[in-house]
Amino acid sequence: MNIALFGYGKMGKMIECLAVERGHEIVAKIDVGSGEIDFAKIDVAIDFSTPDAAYENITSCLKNNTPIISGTTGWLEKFDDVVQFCEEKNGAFIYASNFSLGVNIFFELNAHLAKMMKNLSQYEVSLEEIHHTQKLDAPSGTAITLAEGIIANTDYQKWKLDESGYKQIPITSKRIGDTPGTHTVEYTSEVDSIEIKHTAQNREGFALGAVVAAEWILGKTGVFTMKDVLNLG
Ligand SMILES: NC(=O)C1=CN([C@@H]2O[C@H](COP(=O)(O)OP(=O)(O)OC[C@H]3O[C@@H](n4cnc5c(N)ncnc54)[C@H](O)[C@@H]3O)[C@@H](O)[C@H]2O)C=CC1
Ligand SMILES: O=C(O)C1=N[C@H](C(=O)O)C[C@H](O)C1
Repeated sequence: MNIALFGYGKMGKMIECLAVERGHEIVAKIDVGSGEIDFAKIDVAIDFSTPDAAYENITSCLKNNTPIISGTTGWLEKFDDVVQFCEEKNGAFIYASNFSLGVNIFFELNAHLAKMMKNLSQYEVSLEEIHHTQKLDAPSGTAITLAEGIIANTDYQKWKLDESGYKQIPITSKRIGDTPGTHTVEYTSEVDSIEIKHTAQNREGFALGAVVAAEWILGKTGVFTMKDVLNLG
């Protein structure tokens, strides 16, 4: 499969290694200042760029009938526009705030735990995410997906960075060294606490998930999630 990388930073480079190991060819590495893109030779594009660049990258792929996998976080205010555009173009698109198998299992656990906690008003939930100091967005996309999973299954109505409130999930973001990504969901009462936690040891799981998603989407049209790709739940 011929893959184009939009964003050739930490993730782009890791994806290149894994994609080549799996027998794919990287036919374009598009980063700041890259020239014209020859879409004719691209089977699938993978975007791990920046919050400012993702929308343009994704829509340019869809305009050129190129299936696009995006893991870039921090641009979700335009997500619904992308979905509509993909449908208009009969294109193929997957966004995931986190492509790793482990985090996608963690999302399922989070939803299941939230359902059990729904009527236990003595517990209050909070989220914490820790990432490397180069990360541009906060809270992380994964923390937002976790908060949305709790909101969908409880009476909580919204999340907020660093702030508790009525029916509101507080998210704490920490930036420490080169931390690849650690997410904790905690329910606390006066007598105890329940905690679930996912720790990425490196970026390989994210990269592998993105390549698996690229392999999966080939020949399909529509807007999909990692739940579709991994056949979870
Ligand atoms: N969904 C997931 O599983 C994961 C998502 N991410 C997200 O992916 C994104 C990238 O992460 P990293 O590779 O760690 O960041 P990075 O900063 O190492 O790389 C981003 C690259 O995008 C480039 N870029 C900037 N503007 C561009 C444009 N217009 N077109 C193409 N490239 C452009 C930058 O020059 C840089 O090389 C972030 O939003 C991060 O949160 C990161 C890891 C996993
Ligand atoms: O920027 C990162 O590095 C990561 N970003 C994603 C997020 O915002 O959740 C996924 C992962 O945690 C690494």
